[in-house]
Amino acid sequence: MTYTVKEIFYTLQGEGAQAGRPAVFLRFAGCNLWTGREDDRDTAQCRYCDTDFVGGDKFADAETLAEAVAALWPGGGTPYVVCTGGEPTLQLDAVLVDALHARGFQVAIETNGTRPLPPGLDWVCVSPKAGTELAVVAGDELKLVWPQDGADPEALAALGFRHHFLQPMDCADHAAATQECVRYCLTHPRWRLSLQTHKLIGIP
Ligand SMILES: C[S@@+](CC[C@H](N)C(=O)[O-])C[C@H]1O[C@@H](n2cnc3c(N)ncnc32)[C@H](O)[C@@H]1O
Ligand SMILES: Nc1nc2[nH]cc(C(=O)O)c2c(=O)[nH]1
Ligand code: SF4
Ligand SMILES: [Mg+2]
Repeated sequence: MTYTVKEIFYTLQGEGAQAGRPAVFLRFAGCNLWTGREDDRDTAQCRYCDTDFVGGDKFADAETLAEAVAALWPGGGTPYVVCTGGEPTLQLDAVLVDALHARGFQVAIETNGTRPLPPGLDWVCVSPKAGTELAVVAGDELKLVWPQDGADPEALAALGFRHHFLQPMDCADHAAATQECVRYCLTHPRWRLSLQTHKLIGIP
């Protein structure tokens, strides 16, 4: 199948339990919770997105796309690719996961959790959005952007995730959001703080 990809870049994973790990980011175009148009933001199901996922380039098949990902790995270590977007579950399929595995990659996903996952993923990060229904109720990490009206951290903590992170919402009052996360983690110590470290140090 054809894949529409916004961008592919090599950087450090900035967030969650794998923060600091070198990774190729494969950012798919499109999302099921927002068009990506600023005009639609206030009526979208997800309204706080920090990412441009509109447009991008087409890749004719999984082999071509996996080659483009592999070309960015410098050699050594365990190759790691983070599939994100936009919402990667709209496009990422078993054929592409297999093509990435065939090139030695561990395959991670960043997803809003509203759609089923392809088989074979090595790391699953779900970031739930208030008001949506989760199709993915277990995985490696749950990363809740906080504070988020309508989201219930304790209900989410009862699901089958190994790690639980609160990530301050990047918004007009980022400092207040960060303090809210700190306060919540201190009073509910199952949760840990995830900072978007790439933004702090100015890398992609
Ligand atoms: C851009 S999303 C793409 C993947 C997927 N659609 C999702 O929402 O998980 C990547 C990560 O950034 C987080 N994120 C998006 N906007 C954010 C914001 N304004 N502040 C903090 N984290 C944000 C998401 O919750 C998700 O964990
Ligand atoms: N460095 C870096 N780490 C990230 N972790 C999740 C990201 C995403 O946009 O999905 C992201 C990103 O955009 N950059
Ligand atoms: S679900 Fe993810 S990609 Fe879609 S609008 Fe929300 S944060 Fe952005
Ligand atoms: Mg990002």
